Amino acid sequence: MAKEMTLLWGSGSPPCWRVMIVLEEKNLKGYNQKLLSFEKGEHKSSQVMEMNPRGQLPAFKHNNHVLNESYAACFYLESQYQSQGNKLIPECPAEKAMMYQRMFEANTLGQKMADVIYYNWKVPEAERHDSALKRNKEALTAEIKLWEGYMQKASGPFVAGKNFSLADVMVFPSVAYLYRFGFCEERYPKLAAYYNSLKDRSSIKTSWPPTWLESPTQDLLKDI
Ligand SMILES: N[C@@H](CCC(=O)N[C@@H](CS)C(=O)NCC(=O)O)C(=O)O
Repeated sequence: MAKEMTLLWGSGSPPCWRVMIVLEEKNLKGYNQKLLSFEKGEHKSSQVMEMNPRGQLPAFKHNNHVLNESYAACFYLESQYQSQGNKLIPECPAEKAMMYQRMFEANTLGQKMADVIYYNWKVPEAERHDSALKRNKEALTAEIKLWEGYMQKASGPFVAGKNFSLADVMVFPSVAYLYRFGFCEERYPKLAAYYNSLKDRSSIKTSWPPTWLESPTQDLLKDI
């Protein structure tokens, strides 16, 4: 039982989902957790700010160790619980190198996705330009084509090859986010196959964003 761990999280947030997937993969059950609402501004509550002065989720704590960066929390859990649950860093040097490469590239995918999905939310109305949104969409399309190519060339069903690894932990939530916003399965068949093969994996299904189960998908990315 992982009673000495606390996770403050928000539904649908890829960084939060990563930590939850690792907790499941490492068989760390029974941790303290609190689902907070971004809509209600609960990520700026004093409980979060004490752990993460940026007022962002996830905020994760193990004993007195605070890890409020999703990558940091995931690496920490993997290294602390190496022999528990599934091993998330491959032994094979080629696969390990691919894992590190792709997991950090996942940040770029996440950023380009956010530049489109949150454009209206981030940019004040008077400063918005159709041309800027179009440019962001083109940049996202180029990025997704890159990932479709990666999955085509991958040496196995997972991002880094034959084994589920930290690369999948970082990439899958962003890929799922694309589908949540209406991404077209037919246009990117390799990404669709990846998404469909992983969405029922136990660690992923168990931690599926609860708000996604209650509301329909949106079509913001249907043309990407
Ligand atoms: N670097 C952080 C990013 C976390 C992050 O961007 N969280 C978003 C939700 S996906 C958030 O809390 N946004 C609220 C805000 O920035 O005010 C990580 O990977 O853990």
